[in-house]
Amino acid sequence: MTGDKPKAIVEVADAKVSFGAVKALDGVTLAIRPGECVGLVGHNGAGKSTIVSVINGGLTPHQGSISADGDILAHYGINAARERGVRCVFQELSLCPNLTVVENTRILHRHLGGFGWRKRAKEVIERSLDAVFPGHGIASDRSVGELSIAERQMVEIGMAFSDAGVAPRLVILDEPTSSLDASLAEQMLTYVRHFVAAGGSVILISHILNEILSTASRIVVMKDGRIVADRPAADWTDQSLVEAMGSVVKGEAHRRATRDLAAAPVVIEQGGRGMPFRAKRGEIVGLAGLAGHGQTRMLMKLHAAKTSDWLPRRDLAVTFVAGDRRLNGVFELWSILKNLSIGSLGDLAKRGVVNAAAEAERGADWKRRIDIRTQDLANRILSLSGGNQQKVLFARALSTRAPVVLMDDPMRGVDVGTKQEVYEIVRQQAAGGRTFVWYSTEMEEVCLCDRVYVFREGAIVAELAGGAVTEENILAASFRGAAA
Ligand SMILES: Nc1ncnc2c1ncn2[C@@H]1O[C@H](COP(=O)(O)OP(=O)(O)OP(=O)(O)O)[C@@H](O)[C@H]1O
Repeated sequence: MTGDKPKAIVEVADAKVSFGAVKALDGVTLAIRPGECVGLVGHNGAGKSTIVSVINGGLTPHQGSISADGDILAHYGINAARERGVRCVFQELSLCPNLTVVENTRILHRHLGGFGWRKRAKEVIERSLDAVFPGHGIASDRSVGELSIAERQMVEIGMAFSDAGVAPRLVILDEPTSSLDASLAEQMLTYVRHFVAAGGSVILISHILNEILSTASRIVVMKDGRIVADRPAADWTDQSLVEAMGSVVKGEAHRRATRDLAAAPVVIEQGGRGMPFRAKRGEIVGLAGLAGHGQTRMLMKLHAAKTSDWLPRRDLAVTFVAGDRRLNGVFELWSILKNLSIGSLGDLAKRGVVNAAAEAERGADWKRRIDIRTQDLANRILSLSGGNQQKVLFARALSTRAPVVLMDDPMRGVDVGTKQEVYEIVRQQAAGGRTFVWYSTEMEEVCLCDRVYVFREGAIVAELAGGAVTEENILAASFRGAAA
């Protein structure tokens, strides 16, 4: 401990963790002190989730030491961490879906048992949700499985900041806003700033660099299992962060040049409440609005309308990138390659037998194009970091020949460098005549679309095209139900 700095809540020294030949942590030293928000950034697979698992007590490093409040600990695990007020919101949501929000709260807070626990648990979680997400509208007696992915993420965050005897001191948020729209994300970040100003500590992991720059007091950059930079937030800019992460800074203007699609045929349409939905050949159509206002439902309707034939088609009419990767995306017991090729077996098989060489070649091609970080595509999909799993789901959809690609907030957890690559692939494929219907909770992505439908309470309430696709217009329509 140096000088008059307060003692670290948790300090990890020279931690090393390997998974087989992969060095997930290669000698990481990190101390988190009271009253600071540490922003943790790095490419997909850099080791961010691994270091927070060590701090959270979920993973014991193969080498290195852990101290808490100044004492080196011989034994440190999840229970010891919890007793010290260390909490973690994981990237993959971890609540029990068949239990209610109140029952999940009871599981988290062991001390809440005994007569009248339901009432106490309800008070605990409602107090916290009201503080972090004022006006959230989530009834605590609902089953978690019935909640949207955004609501589940809100409950996880509310849970982490809740106090049922042991107050939270260090809250680790691993991509907490990946399913939240901009206004919910801002509510959470505002709460984080208050929490830190009152002496609490937060580790914030996000690939949305603005969130890190606006909220963190210190920013730590990881690359290939090591910390490569650790400086006060004020010393960083968007550009210097991207460079430190090892990505190439691309110029502005990701927006596509306006193209005349007037003569292009409509390839997919759907009626419903509000305006009808329509998308043309080669068009990138965005679905915007506050999270959970009917965008995913629209994607499912579009998918059902194009796949309801009695006989399976050889040529897919539509493909889908699922939003909730653990629930609808990955086949957990399969390899990375099988997860990727399952979408295009028709193209890879001859007389019902898959051509293994063609399959391997396709896998290698996508591994290179979007930098899927693995030593072997035969490894299980769950050996990949969250962002790399997401890349596989992308490759699965984009490598098909389906003329329409439906995407349910597909960039969750994907790093800045890869996002630029994917934007470029989407642009090229759209120019070649492919149609994209893209729901995104990130404004930057919505603004890449040719045309955008804004959703509110299950209905399309506004349509914006070309230069009118701006953050201002989308927000105005999301809140008031009409374009500005
Ligand atoms: N259970 C596991 N088995 C094998 N390898 C693993 C396992 N968990 C993590 N790894 C590997 O360790 C490395 C670090 O992964 P980690 O999840 O910490 O990355 P990350 O920085 O959090 O990435 P992301 O931004 O995608 O979440 C990756 O190469 C990953 O493939």
